[in-house]
Amino acid sequence: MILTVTPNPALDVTYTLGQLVPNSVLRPSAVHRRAGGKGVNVARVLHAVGQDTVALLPVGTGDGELLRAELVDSGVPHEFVGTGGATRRTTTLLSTVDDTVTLLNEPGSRLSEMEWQELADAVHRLLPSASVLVCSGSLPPESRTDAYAQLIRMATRAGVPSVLDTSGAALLEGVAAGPAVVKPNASELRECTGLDDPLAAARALRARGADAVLVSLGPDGLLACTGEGVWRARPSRPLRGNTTGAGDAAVAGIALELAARSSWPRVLRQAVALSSAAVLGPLAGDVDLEYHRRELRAVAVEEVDLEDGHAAGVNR
Ligand SMILES: O=P(O)(O)OC[C@@]1(O)O[C@H](CO)[C@@H](O)[C@@H]1O
Repeated sequence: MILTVTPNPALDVTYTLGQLVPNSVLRPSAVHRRAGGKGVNVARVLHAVGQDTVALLPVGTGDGELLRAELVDSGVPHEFVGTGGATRRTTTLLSTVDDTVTLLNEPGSRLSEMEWQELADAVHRLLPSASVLVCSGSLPPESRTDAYAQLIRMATRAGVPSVLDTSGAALLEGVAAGPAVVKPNASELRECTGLDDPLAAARALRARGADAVLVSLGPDGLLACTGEGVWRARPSRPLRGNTTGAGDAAVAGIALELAARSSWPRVLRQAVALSSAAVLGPLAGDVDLEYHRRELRAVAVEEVDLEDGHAAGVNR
């Protein structure tokens, strides 16, 4: 089972609009509400591809009630930790005219010491049945920035590799705990290392403790900096759609292949194929399974020879 932890989940509300015009009244043509937060999306994708998973998340009042009901209905295996604060809402504005995606992410409610402890206890209890731990998303306000680091260390002690997808101080402290993989996007990587070049920045994060750094480069795919080499993976073609949750689908692919102890080219191929299939899914956490099946064979992976900058196609 792959365990995902989402300390700051959200009710994800997606509005489909025409043109996004400031200073105007916008009337969406469709509204969808579902349980969200990065780790919840990861579990949704894993469940869709038939992988055993458990989404672990604290849920509170307010929008938390809708989140609970939707997640139960979805059939995605989950475990809730009840909290006193209100669960936040994240809003996606999806323009069908120019395919822009605008996100409005509320900060969420702080977790008390006791609530953090309950979450950590649940991770501890579930780890013996887990093959991979995924720690995803922002932390609630006023959290200790080493919150993910503590969970990663707990997983390492249990012999379970971790994947970390977060930003800022939580990312830097998490990296120091030695996760198997961190998956920042290019701007998160730039923000936490101060380096513009993704490869130099990925190497800097490896030097801080991560075993491997997989950088998501949006429509350009993924760059992997690992102890065994450096790889680039590109989707077979550009896609139009909803990019919200594409990074989470990439994390699902990474966790899936980490659990199977696959080679890095296979990890990258899976991550890019799921991420592309997520762009074609209408909502964050959805994947177009038929496209995923075809794209898995079509993703281009090349190893980057750091000596002479030569990139060679590989088929492992
Ligand atoms: O505010 P965070 O925790 O960084 O991100 C939350 C979020 O925007 O990420 C997902 C897309 O990756 C959305 O479903 C979700 O609401």
